[in-house]
Amino acid sequence: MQDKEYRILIINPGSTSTKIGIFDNEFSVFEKTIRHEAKVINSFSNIIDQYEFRKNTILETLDKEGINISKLSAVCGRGGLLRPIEGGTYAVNKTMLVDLRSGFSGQHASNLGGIIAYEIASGLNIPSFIVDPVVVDELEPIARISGFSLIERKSIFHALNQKAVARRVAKELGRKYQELNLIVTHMGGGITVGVHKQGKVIDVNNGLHGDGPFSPERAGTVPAGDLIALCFSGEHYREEIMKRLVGHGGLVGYLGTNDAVEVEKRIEAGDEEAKMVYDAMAYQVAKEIGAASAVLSGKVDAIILTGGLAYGKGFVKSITDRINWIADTIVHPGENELQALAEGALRVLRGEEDVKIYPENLKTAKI
Ligand SMILES: Nc1ncnc2c1ncn2[C@@H]1O[C@H](COP(=O)(O)OP(=O)(O)OP(=O)(O)O)[C@@H](O)[C@H]1O
Ligand SMILES: CCCC(=O)O
Repeated sequence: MQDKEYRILIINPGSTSTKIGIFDNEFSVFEKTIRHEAKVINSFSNIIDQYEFRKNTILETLDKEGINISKLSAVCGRGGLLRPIEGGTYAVNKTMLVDLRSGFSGQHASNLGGIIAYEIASGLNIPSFIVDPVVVDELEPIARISGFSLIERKSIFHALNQKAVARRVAKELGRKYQELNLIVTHMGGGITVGVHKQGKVIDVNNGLHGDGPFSPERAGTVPAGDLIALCFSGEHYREEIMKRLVGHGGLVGYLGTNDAVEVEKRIEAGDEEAKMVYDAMAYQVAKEIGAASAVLSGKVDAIILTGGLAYGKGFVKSITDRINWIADTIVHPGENELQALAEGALRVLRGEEDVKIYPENLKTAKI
């Protein structure tokens, strides 16, 4: 018998663009990256104020493409900085909307994903979902202990792409994601290294606000004492230091660019500083993977490298040369978040997985 056909609108808001897709079951029939001019985006005082503008832009784009939204079965958005929750597909509900609108755990463009999905879907009387938001939290209790009793380690990472690639690799290996021990390394503007133990991410660096390897735009772990001295030197504003850690950290801080392709060109042209910094980024990634393998007591089925930086052959080699003694490395460059969102929505529409409800008994720690 023919499977029921679901048509799903996917919405993935990023800092400078909104990616949208229309999927008929798992097949993409339309995808578009709508770029937003910096001066337009910067004219809003905060991310949530962009809601009306981004929603209208999406609807106008679909209209221009001749896509009739009344035929949709569901709308699925990339979820935002909610309270910590376990991985899965969540129905957008009132509690979630309140947290997304208030930016409970901080401001992030993906906060708009759930809100816009809900608004479009409720007008059509169809369900709206988010899948594996960046706050997916499956950490084991031991991983939460930072060593400083006032600060708990948090799980903020590329959960959507990490889980999607991990599931894809499990399929390729003919195994179930829930049976495998994987180290998944997403290397994009931020870098996160997740320890996936039998389907749960039991440890991962907080890729947004501060630990792990440095990345094209983020500083990662920095020496705490020196950072505190800098903060209290009276020479810097809080926002300025934060910007130097996230946004202007990593490659941007050292080399003035977040573009690894440009860094590779500089290296080819003999730029020794660029070579040292790029090597240091690979070194820190390898070191984090080594730490992740210790979490799994060395029982690692595979190491996965994904995200934009995984296109860099030299960069990947520089990592694998240091970690190839741990397990086989599988490289899946780039990310496929629209597809991952569509698959998450489909799993619940088809009843293969229960839809999760944004929990009532929420943990309330602020980031
Ligand atoms: N062919 C390539 N070779 C080397 N690096 C590349 C290549 N293509 C893209 N990159 C680099 O990948 C990085 C961006 O990765 P990606 O697009 O996954 O990040 P993002 O989506 O902006 O951020 P994030 O993944 O953290 O959400 C940039 O530094 C970019 O220069
Ligand atoms: C680490 C969370 C996802 C992002 O890079 O914004």
